[in-house]
Amino acid sequence: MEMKLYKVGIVGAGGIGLAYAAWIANRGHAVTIWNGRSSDEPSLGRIKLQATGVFEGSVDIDRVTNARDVVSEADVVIICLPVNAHRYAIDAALPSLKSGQTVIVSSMGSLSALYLRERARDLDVDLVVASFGTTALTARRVLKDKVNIMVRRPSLGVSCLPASKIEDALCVCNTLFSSNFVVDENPLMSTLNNTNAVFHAPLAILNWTRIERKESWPQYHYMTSYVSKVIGQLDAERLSLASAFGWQLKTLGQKLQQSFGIRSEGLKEIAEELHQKRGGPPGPIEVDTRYICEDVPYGLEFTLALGRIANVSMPVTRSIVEVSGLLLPDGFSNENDLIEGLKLESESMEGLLARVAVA
Ligand SMILES: NC(=O)C1=CN([C@@H]2O[C@H](COP(=O)(O)OP(=O)(O)OC[C@H]3O[C@@H](n4cnc5c(N)ncnc54)[C@H](OP(=O)(O)O)[C@@H]3O)[C@@H](O)[C@H]2O)C=CC1
Ligand SMILES: CC(C)(CO)C(=O)C(=O)O
Repeated sequence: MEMKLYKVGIVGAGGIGLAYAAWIANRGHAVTIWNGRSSDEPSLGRIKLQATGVFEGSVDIDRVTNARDVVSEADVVIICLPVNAHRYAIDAALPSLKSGQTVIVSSMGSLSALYLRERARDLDVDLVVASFGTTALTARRVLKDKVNIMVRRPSLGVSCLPASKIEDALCVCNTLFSSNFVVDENPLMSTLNNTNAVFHAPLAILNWTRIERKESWPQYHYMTSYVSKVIGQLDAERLSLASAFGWQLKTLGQKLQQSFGIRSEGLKEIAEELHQKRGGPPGPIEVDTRYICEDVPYGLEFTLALGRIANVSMPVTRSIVEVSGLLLPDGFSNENDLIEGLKLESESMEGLLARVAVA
């Protein structure tokens, strides 16, 4: 049987946006990409995108400069932005989205998928919104038209809004990525399965002077024994929050083992094996790194908001949020515009579970 070919609009042109563009275009789909920041500049037209690493080759994709041009002709839209940019891009795309389109959010945090689905419903637009708690590939942008794809994850979780459309969502995801997708019950579970914040925020804070001095530091080598101890405590709070919602989720260690084929047990040992096997990726060297500007407000601050709803105390998470607040560069805040957008301040546990369980 012939594979269905889609028109795919990718929002975000960093490591993940470019990696997905290369991967998907190489499978024969037509790809248009927008970096998620609106501009009055005309479209940049067709470019050759070069990929190295897990997939080596060059593909043709179209670069556009606004939300309308990436979304309006697409069968499938994939959001590949840091979560701090999700609300802006979603609001910009909403007037151009149409019923029947599938939107994949990768990776999804702070329930941005629920925000998208609910705002679209307000406009009578019926979307299928699939959420990954992580990414199908890991990657770093080298240049605007060059990406290094580091790893293809063998397996990852996906949830769907509405839940009844999960088979359709799986069909689209398999056609684009052919990964092994495991179904998450709903996007709240996908949000809690996103472990980036519990691992990135302490790693960045506890290596902050390396970041400020722009040192070259392979991140897993600097996930030392004491840093791993803090990360483990933060992860334990994520897991107890998830269990208050009724889920026994995988630990960060289990997820790293699964994604990167690691055999060691214990976070420090896992980091050591990752460093030996991969040497990288390098830790961030910009003070506006997404390891803080994304992961603290949209990862940790969001789990504190969920902790209030579920009545779970999260002292380690709170401490890390407070220290990060002292470090955040000018122009960034640890306010999360999705907490307000989703009206979570006045939400109850039953109310939230009903919203994410919509069939
Ligand atoms: N890279 C990886 O291996 C992994 C990434 N993820 C997650 O995937 C998502 C995308 O990551 P990645 O592609 O690596 O990120 P990058 O930092 O490489 O790229 C971010 C992209 O978003 C655009 N953007 C638009 N608005 C903003 C804004 N306000 N702040 C920052 N960037 C903005 C950038 O625009 P411009 O082109 O103008 O810079 C760029 O195109 C993130 O949520 C990340 O946590 C998760 C697991 C692995
Ligand atoms: C690739 C990896 C695992 C590095 O921390 C990641 O999650 C990211 O870049 O967001």
